[in-house]
Amino acid sequence: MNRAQEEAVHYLDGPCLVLAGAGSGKTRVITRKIAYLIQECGYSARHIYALTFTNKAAAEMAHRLESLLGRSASRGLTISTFHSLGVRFLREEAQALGLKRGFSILDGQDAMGLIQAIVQTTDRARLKHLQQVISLWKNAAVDPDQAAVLAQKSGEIDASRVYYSYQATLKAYQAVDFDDLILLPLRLLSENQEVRARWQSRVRYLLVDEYQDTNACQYQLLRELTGPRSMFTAVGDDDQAIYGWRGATVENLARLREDYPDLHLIKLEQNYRSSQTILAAANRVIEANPKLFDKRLWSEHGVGDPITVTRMDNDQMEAQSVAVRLSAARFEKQAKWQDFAILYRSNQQARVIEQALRDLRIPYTVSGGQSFFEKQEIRDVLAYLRLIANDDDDPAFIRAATTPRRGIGQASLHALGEYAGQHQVSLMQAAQSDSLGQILQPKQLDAVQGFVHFIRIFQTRADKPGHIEPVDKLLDELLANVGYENHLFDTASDDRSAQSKWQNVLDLVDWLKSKAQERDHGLAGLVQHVALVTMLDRQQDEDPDAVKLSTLHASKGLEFPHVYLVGVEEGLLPHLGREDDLTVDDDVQALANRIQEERRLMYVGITRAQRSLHLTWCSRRRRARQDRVCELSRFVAEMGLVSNKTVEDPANGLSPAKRLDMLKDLLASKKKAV
Ligand SMILES: Nc1ncnc2c1ncn2[C@@H]1O[C@H](COP(=O)(O)OP(=O)(O)OP(=O)(O)O)[C@@H](O)[C@H]1O
Ligand SMILES: [Mg+2]
Repeated sequence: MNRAQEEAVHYLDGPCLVLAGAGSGKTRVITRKIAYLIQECGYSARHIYALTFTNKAAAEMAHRLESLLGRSASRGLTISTFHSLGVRFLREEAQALGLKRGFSILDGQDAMGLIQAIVQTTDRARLKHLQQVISLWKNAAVDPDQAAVLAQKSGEIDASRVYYSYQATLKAYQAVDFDDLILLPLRLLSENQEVRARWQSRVRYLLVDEYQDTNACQYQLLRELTGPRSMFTAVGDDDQAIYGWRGATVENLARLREDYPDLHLIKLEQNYRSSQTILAAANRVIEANPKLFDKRLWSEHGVGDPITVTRMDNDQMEAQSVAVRLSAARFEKQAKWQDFAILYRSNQQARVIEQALRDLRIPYTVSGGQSFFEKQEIRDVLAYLRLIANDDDDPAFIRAATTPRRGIGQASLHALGEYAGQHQVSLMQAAQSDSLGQILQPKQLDAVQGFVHFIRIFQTRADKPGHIEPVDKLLDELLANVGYENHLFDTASDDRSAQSKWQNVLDLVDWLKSKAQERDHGLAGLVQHVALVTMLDRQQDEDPDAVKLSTLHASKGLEFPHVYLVGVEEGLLPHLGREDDLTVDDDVQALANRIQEERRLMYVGITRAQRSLHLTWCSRRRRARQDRVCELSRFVAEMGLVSNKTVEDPANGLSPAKRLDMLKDLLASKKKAV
């Protein structure tokens, strides 16, 4: 630890903010401070709460602390994301909030479906816009009534009405969305003196990593949890704020200073991660953004490898070339696969890269891709579990009742829905009504009652105490009784795709079982946990020696000896003009803000690299079903590289087959040379 880091670790006289650039040891300060609190200051682990940006980062930090402190001393520590902490809070305080403990957590897709049901439109852009507006309101702690007052333009008034129905529906479903995981705890803490006192005496010290990406609600939550004692340390870097589009606001940094006049500000200036060359390029890029806080960053590392910029003909070629170069570099540097990362701006770029890596049998893991949990088959199985945990979860009811088909069709659902609406009950309750015979045909009635009976059996079993064994057995029996495997083979286009879907389901079950054991929570807790595993946490498999493929967003906080940043083109990085993303409100200022956020993303990307950084771009790329001519990203010029030139990939212009031959020759010659 250097002096500034020591200071940050030891400072306990009040709130503390560590504001520093990438790779300066902020995350390390958090880990060390937790150890210091426990080992030297007599804090008990259960009074320390650390908040990280992803569940994966939390797991890593917990792991590191376990090796620093030993198992028993670190037991009871809370290291989690804001959202996971929110779930835990809601479970414990469910009663005070009028929620059942098995409440459902709706993900983005469910929430979108709900909005769609309210506004009755299939216009995706409109739905997305509504969802975004509602989410921004919720992140700013604005409730539907307040939104109605605030709304001025006709679009906003419309959205505030939808927001109102949306909240009412969530309540009826005994469900919460992601934003509620922060908003509801916040409400309860600020309104309920008893709850507040209890939590404030629990949270004796709070630490927050990646503070620059918290939103207004999360900031308020920090305030409520720490209370007047305000014992917390937040670390962050305003130049790495990349979630503005999700309502995160860098202003929280400025607010912290206003709200806590005694805030102790510490700056870290030494970078321990990157070579001089990489650091210099990163500093130059970020200089083009307006500065909120003055920061300098220097490194004792050597000059290191020069940064390369290579032009490729197209994205396929880019993928192949990067794959080959990366293998060659691994030989040359005697490195491991895990020393390499390929980073990109948008998820769609991953597919060709994966293909190229597979062709060369290079092991890789993907993070930040389409979530495993968004796959149809996974959502199907989870719908059953959700319904068993919470039978007011109507979206889960509809999905489970109709997958596989069991004679409950649109007509039955419609009748049930009408009954449920009239009597203000959930679909599951409607399905158990005595008067069902009057609204359904005998055959429909049989099907509905059979389904209800089926779910009830599992509900009774899941509710028994001593959960671990039951969850295990329950899952196997549930799948067998549902006949899900047969369903997949009956409905999939071919056996291979059915097989791969079934494998996904089996993976899910294994994963659920391991989680159930790890956390010792029953079905309800398990299902809630699943909902929290977000895109950013996903790891395709656990092979530790593998090349890491990641979006720039998901690469935050990580570091790799060698980084390939692909698709460094105008339009892609900076990412602009995704058609369905543009709203009428887009004006010059909004555009400028967007470029600045993209520049921070570029800064995040560059600063992941420790020893070498390679940028590639394509002169043509297929995007949005069109073959487009591309230009080199403005960010490359800003990096001010010594040889400010793009190198041509030698394989440019060749046919795909010749190209691959040539690249393979290149690889072979490197191997020979070593
Ligand atoms: N005092 C130190 N001595 C040696 N290595 C250090 C020191 N402080 C930090 N490091 C190392 O520097 C690297 C970057 O540290 P860390 O990840 O904590 O930085 P960070 O500020 O959190 O970066 P980011 O902004 O990207 O999240 C890590 O490998 C860490 O172990
Ligand atoms: Mg960090």
